[in-house]
Amino acid sequence: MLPNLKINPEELPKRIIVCGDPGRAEQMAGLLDSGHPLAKNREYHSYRGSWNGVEVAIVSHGVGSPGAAVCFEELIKGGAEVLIRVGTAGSYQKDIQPGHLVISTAAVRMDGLTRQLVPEGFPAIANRQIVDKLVKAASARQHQAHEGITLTLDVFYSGVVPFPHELYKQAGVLAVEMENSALFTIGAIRGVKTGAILAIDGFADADLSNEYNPHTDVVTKAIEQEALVALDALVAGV
Ligand SMILES: O=P(O)(O)O[C@H]1O[C@H](CO)[C@@H](O)[C@H]1O
Ligand SMILES: O=c1cc[nH]c(=O)[nH]1
Repeated sequence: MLPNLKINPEELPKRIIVCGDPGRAEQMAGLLDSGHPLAKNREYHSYRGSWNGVEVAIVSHGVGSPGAAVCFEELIKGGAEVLIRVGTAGSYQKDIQPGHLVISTAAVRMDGLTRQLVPEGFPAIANRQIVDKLVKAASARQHQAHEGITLTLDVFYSGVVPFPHELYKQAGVLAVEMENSALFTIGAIRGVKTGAILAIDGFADADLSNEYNPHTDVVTKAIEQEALVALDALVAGV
């Protein structure tokens, strides 16, 4: 039994969608053929079913890299070979608007977790084949998806230290979220293929304590779109 996920590894498919929100995991499980719960413990809610005839799982990892890393590590221990994150993110660029999709090619490691896993200069990069599959799947469904570098932070609501937004906007980073660097780093050091697609839910430099609202129609629609794209990519070529 995987101790934090409470999944029996024998029941775990090798291809898995991960997402922060347990509610989103349940919603995506509803898309699967014969989708059914596998386990529920802490923020980790797991489902299994099939997509285009291939067995897949959907597992929520909660908010933030440390808790998500526990999820990714246990899934890998349980035999996972491909992990694709279906998340949300705040945009850094004017032309990337709420409701748009972003496919992350790499993540700036501004999280604390990966500093305790790998040396400073180690890059957090998505698997090239998974990025290609996500791009192709988005295009096949006729969704425009922006492709590029995202930033992973630990902080959602700012404290007294300013956010690094301006610097990374200038550097061309597309969007900010809170788990991609953990996913890509753990994938690289454990030899597992990882990727991520994100629905933009606002602009990162908005005052999140007043303006954050990921429950709009445009964001809901983008999450539905990215879920289908990620499922298609997860089983492409199998
Ligand atoms: O929508 P999810 O997958 O949770 O992703 C984003 O949303 C959460 C913050 O609201 C963080 O987990 C961030 O990475
Ligand atoms: O971390 C996140 C996730 C969604 N939207 C944001 O602005 N930040």
